[in-house]
Amino acid sequence: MLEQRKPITVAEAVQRVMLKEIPFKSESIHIEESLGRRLAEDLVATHPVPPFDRSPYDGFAVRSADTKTASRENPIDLRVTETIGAGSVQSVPVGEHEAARIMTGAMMPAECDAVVMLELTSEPEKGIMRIKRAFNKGDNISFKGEDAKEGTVLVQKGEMINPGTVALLATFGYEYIKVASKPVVGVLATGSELLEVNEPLEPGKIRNSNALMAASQIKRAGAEVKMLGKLSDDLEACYESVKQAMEEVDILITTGGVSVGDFDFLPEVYQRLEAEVLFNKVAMRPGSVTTVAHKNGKFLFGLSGNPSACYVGFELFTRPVIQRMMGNPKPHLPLEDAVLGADFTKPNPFTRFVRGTFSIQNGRLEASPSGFNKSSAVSSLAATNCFIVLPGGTRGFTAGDQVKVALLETTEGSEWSW
Ligand SMILES: Nc1nc2c(c(=O)[nH]1)N[C@H]1C(S)=C(S)[C@@H](COP(=O)(O)OP(=O)(O)OC[C@H]3O[C@@H](n4cnc5c(N)ncnc54)[C@H](O)[C@@H]3O)O[C@H]1N2
Ligand code: MOO
Ligand SMILES: [Mg+2]
Repeated sequence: MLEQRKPITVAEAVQRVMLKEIPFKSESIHIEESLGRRLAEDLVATHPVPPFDRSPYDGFAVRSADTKTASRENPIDLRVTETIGAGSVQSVPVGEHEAARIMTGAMMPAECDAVVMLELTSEPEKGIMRIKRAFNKGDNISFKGEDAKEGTVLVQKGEMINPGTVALLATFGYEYIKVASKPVVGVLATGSELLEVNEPLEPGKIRNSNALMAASQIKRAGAEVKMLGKLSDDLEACYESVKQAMEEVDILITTGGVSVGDFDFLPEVYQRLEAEVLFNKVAMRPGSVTTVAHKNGKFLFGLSGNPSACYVGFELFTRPVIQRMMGNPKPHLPLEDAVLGADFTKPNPFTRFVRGTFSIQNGRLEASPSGFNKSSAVSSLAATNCFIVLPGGTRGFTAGDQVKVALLETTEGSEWSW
């Protein structure tokens, strides 16, 4: 008797996945390897920035009191004690009616409380600088701690390291940083019809595109890939390979063999493994047969064999687990408002994730289907940078309709989208 699968909503399915305990591991890496990784601890200012009062200009450090009476008619002359370049410190005190020549970034002499730009001075004779206006205490000083105070959390744990974060890490002397470990995601393609990329076509066969596609999605999501090859539709081989793979990876993705065909063996593999099946039918298109199972704290993502369904299943269910394993507090695809750029007339009772291309038109998002939009489609995936999310129902959609789009190529995520 054929088992009847009961579809659940996308929200319910994603929630079942995310409610499982998702492990988090961290490791220490060199700063030069840190771009794109996620911080495993808060980045705290370990000292004030700048660490000392410094000059923002090339000019002269003065004692403001000495300049009080200066004017165009009554210029004031100060004796120059020395030149302080960036990286050097004063070697002599600056006394009354004296100034130190100072360069941008150099530490202020202790006795001075203002800086005069070089352009506002003249040199009536060697060793003397002349100014024609008064300066106040604090004029033109980059104060210690004005950029960042010691102890401030500047970047929170879970944030992705960008070039600005790298600058901060370097500023505070973090040569090694604790970041989230990248989960290792295994990819196993099933299907007796599958050929390797370098094999010529034969009748009834197709090349295995899902495995390398999924591997690229894994990398885009920031994780590590372990290619586990492909299997023909053979229950024993599938069972043994999945069982073995689970020892070697943090997450396992299989593609194909999750529907109700005579050679769709994944449901039986999960049964034999005594894995908990979180769901095996989702009210969405494509990817309705996406099956997620859980065993010994590890996820098994049974993605559909159909390329578009496989692609969508990964982005909706696998990606957020990877993101969460790397500490991202916003693990889901960000959902934005957009205007539909072309008709999509075919109604469907399930929520559709139409592979789409969005662009920004006059400041608002416009999204159109990226091509052939069946579950089996591969040709539309290259132009896909979003999913156009069309709620299930009896009507189609027409150009100009307000829709939601889930963005695929941004590092910005969302706490919850569904
Ligand atoms: N009677 C029913 N038939 C089907 C149902 C159903 O509910 N009742 N669901 C359909 C839906 S929806 C989908 S999606 C597919 C899912 O099939 P499987 O996940 O079991 O995948 P396969 O049967 O192995 O393959 C489906 C399709 O994809 C091609 N494929 C498989 N692997 C790859 C790969 N690595 N690279 C490229 N293409 C691949 C395969 O050749 C098939 O054409 O089932 C429907 N049927
Ligand atoms: O599982 Mo499906 O819904 O055609 O992709
Ligand atoms: Mg099948």
